[in-house]
Amino acid sequence: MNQEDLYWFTFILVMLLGFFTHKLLTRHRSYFRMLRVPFEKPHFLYGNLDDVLSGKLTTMEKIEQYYRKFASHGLFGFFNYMTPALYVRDPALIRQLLQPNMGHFESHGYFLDEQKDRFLGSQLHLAKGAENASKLASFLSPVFRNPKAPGTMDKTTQSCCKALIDFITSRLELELELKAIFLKHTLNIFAGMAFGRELNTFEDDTDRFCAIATGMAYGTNPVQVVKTMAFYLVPGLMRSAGVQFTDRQEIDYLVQQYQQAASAAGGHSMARLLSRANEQQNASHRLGDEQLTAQCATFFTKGFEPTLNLLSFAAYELAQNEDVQRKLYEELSHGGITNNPSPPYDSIRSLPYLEAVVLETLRKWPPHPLLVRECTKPFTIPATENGDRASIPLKAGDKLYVSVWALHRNEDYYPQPERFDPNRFTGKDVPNSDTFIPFGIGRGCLGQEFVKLVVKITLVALVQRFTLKPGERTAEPLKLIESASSLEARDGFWIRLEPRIPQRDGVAGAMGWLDLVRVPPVGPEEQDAIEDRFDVRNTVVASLRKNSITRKR
Ligand code: HEM
Repeated sequence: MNQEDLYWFTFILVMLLGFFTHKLLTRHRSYFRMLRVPFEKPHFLYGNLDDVLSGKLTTMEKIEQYYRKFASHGLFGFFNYMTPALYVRDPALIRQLLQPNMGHFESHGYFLDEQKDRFLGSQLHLAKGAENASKLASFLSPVFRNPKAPGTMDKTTQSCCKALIDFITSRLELELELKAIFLKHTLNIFAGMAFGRELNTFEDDTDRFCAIATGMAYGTNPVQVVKTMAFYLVPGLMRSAGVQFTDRQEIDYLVQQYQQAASAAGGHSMARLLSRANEQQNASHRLGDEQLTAQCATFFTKGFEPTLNLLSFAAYELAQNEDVQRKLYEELSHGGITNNPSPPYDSIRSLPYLEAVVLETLRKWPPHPLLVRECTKPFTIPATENGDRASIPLKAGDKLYVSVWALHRNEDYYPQPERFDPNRFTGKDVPNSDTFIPFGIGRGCLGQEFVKLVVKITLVALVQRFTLKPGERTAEPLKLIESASSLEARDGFWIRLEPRIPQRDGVAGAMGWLDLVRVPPVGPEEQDAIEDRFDVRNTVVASLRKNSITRKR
């Protein structure tokens, strides 16, 4: 080959290499064009994530922009780096796809297989096979959704609230970051509800159970982090090597905890409820102790963080919205709840304004802002009648995404979506179940009754004793930071809690808590009476502080 031939050969080789590399890097770009789904031209490497990578928006906020941009379409395409993601934006289409056709979308898109990872793979939200998921769901649903189940865990939640209140009253002089405090509180409650453990992490968080449970909730264990990466990069290899996510010794420890709770006579834990339900199953369908333990562990892997977030956002909104807090306190006073230091759950469960506060928090700050559904059986999304969109054939493994965040902040359904207004959920025009989906759609969340129990009892315990107020460090408005699956407040949830003033005359009972700060002064006599009561308030605060000093020592 002479020099000129060599030159041409090299030139053609470089051109061909360039051509195929370009094709490889841009082949995803034609994906939505072929489906005739609207999308915005992506950058060839970082897709549609420009504002996210520059730190201007979180992915959730970027998707919300697209929900507005493609307002007249049922679906749109988004490029997550080089991966195309199909978002369903029309509420009616979301319901049509995910409810009657739920059997085609059984999986949440995880890569676990219970044959290879028996512990995590047998948790409902992680179960890969559609058949396993439906079998498990039909065993779990009656236990988790039994309306009486939360009531049996009332006492556990109440005693954890006592520990929370003790902790807060020992720090009244400080502005508090509530998420850090709620983290301990939620851990205490979930340990009790799931495994019957009586933890007080405010006093001691060195128990082995705490480390395992928070590791499960956050996946912070470094070995797990490496395993997760390996599962993403080489899933086939990891599966065929039989690598388990959870450490064997940790599983054995949890199984022991499960067995103790399940056999505790008179115990009120999920372990006990599940073990009883399992005994009533046909022998061939019974689950083993390890599988039952995995269901209790679901409280941590699936419920811990969203519940913690819901509590934190609810407390933040109450502090920011004095009128809402006042109305809630009035509801509690009228129902006689403020007289009882530990009102039973049945007495607060159906309070309409308390319910509305919880629902409005779920709307504005949905703890699960994104739903992911993986197609488990081929399915064709029908074409639009006006021919705008052709039918879209989905094969097993394809995913659909729904932004709960964007739906809940759509002005067409929620005027002034930034406003925290529980009245949206009172009266006749409450949002319909197509546009309000904090707990998902189709089979939906199994833990919603437990979430409401925890959040309602905790909010009542706080509001009946304290006035929640913004402090110097409270962020307004709240800024979020990028997080893989949930909502993270960049500057935390700083709040001041001022004790409400106990009533002296005993009219409202021994435990009457009255917010005297808001009693309007009318005449000199009343003024004297009020000042007198302020003295009482100061005495209470002083005594609480004294206690805190004693406790610190
Ligand atoms: C504020 C707290 C919570 C929120 C907002 C929430 C929300 C959700 C959502 C959106 C889904 C997905 C449903 C779908 O894809 O359609 C889900 C599934 C699930 N949640 Fe929750 N959840 C919460 C707490 C809990 C708790 C405490 C548990 C405890 C048992 C739990 C158990 C589950 C389970 C087992 C699933 C999977 C259901 C299935 O695959 O059929 N969740 N949750």
